[in-house]
Amino acid sequence: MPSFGASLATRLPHAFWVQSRSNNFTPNSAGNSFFLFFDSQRSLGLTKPINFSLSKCNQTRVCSPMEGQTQMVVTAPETEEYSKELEVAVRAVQMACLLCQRVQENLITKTNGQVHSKDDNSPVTIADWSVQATVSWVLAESFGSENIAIVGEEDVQALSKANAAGLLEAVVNTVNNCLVEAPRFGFKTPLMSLGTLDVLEAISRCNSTGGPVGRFWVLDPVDGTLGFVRGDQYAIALALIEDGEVVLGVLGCPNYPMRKEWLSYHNRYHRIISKLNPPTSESWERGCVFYARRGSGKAWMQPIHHGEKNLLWPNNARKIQVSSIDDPALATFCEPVEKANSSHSFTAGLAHSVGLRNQPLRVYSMVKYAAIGRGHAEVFMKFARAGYKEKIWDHAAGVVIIQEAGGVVTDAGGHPLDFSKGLYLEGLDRGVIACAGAKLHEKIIGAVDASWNSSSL
Ligand SMILES: Nc1ncnc2c1ncn2[C@@H]1O[C@H](COP(=O)(O)OS(=O)(=O)O)[C@@H](OP(=O)(O)O)[C@H]1O
Ligand SMILES: [Mg+2]
Ligand SMILES: [Mg+2]
Ligand SMILES: [Mg+2]
Repeated sequence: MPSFGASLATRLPHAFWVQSRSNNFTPNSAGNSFFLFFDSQRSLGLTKPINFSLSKCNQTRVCSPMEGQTQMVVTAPETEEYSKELEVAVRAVQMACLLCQRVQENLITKTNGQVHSKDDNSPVTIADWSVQATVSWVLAESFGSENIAIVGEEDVQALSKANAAGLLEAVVNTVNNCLVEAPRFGFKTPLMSLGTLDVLEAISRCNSTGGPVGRFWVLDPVDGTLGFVRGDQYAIALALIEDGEVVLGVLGCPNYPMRKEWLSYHNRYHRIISKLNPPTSESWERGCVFYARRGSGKAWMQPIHHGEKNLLWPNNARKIQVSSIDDPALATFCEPVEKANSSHSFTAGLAHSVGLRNQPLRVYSMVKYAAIGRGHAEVFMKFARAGYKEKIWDHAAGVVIIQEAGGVVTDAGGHPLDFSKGLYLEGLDRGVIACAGAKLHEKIIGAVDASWNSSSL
């Protein structure tokens, strides 16, 4: 009981429905109602009780406050915290995976004209906007648009240009084709097909700027867009942040291979897989959704599915765990494919100095985080060029998945990543280091300090 009480005290404002005791109160059927006794008088709007005792409420036991105590009835939720949010997020990401698979097939088999450049020259496709619109629409339908805030990577600037009518039409069609199948993923289909304005609104709704207070979703509709357009790895990343902490993370990885070795078929992956394994309805061949809820000590993977009933959340999910390898000589590290996104020479020096002998596993997107959580690699390092600010949507979902799978994620100074400062990981010390275990992590952090000053970063 004390541990429940202790965690209750900090979680009370969000997780529990609190009411003053009324005469006709009856405990709920799950029996998870509690009397909370405070040592001193506090108002109903109390936030963090300091001293209290807790006793379980049931039909046979009558609890009374002692002198000087205030009594309240607390009804614990019948299900775990964030369970509805997690369920909706996993289903939404499953649906987005299907959308992306179709667009990627199309991209690879058809000729160019479907990849666009943003102002910073980074690529964006129909899939990026369509996933953002679809996930945003589904979250709004599930929780009410007035109750949600979303930080999303994409905006509508390029789609709103006079010469972008064709592009916008393609996005609207892609979104509607996906939402037609919403019931298979446990969502309602819109009463009418979404129009241009609905889609633009859904994309624009993801304009929250995050911050330290309250709850917001973080969405990277296609992470690793470069991998996506090259027929390679990419991820759909959705996380929920509350009061600056990532409380749940979902990573859809439609090309995640069943066999670890295939993670390294960089660029040729799609061709190899389609030759070796013509697509079948048995979805373990490739594609998983990874997810975790903070503090649960568990992380999961579920095969990508197309809405088959027996595979709906949480069916068919398997627990994942980080690798137990702690000897650098046996460990594999992964990093971004593009040198422009992370210094390959610096990580090569680090790897050498800690005794990592295996070739780096260069993989696009947050699939790298998934690979650590899944136990397919032991270390992930990213050292962007000086001045580049890491965005929260490139990390949030991955961090909680690795942590709950038993791993460690920090910046190069050993500090946790700070998701409370807006769109960027402000104050990030040099780079991101994720490891399967504390021993590897310690070695790498130490090696960064030893080689940083002589590096050109
Ligand atoms: N210059 C620079 N440095 C560091 N990071 C950058 C940089 N430019 C972009 N980005 C962000 O990196 C995201 C892709 O990261 P990856 O690890 O997938 O990189 S790579 O494609 O494998 O090289 C990529 O995410 P997506 O845009 O969602 O693909 C960007 O947010
Ligand atoms: Mg991008
Ligand atoms: Mg990204
Ligand atoms: Mg992206």
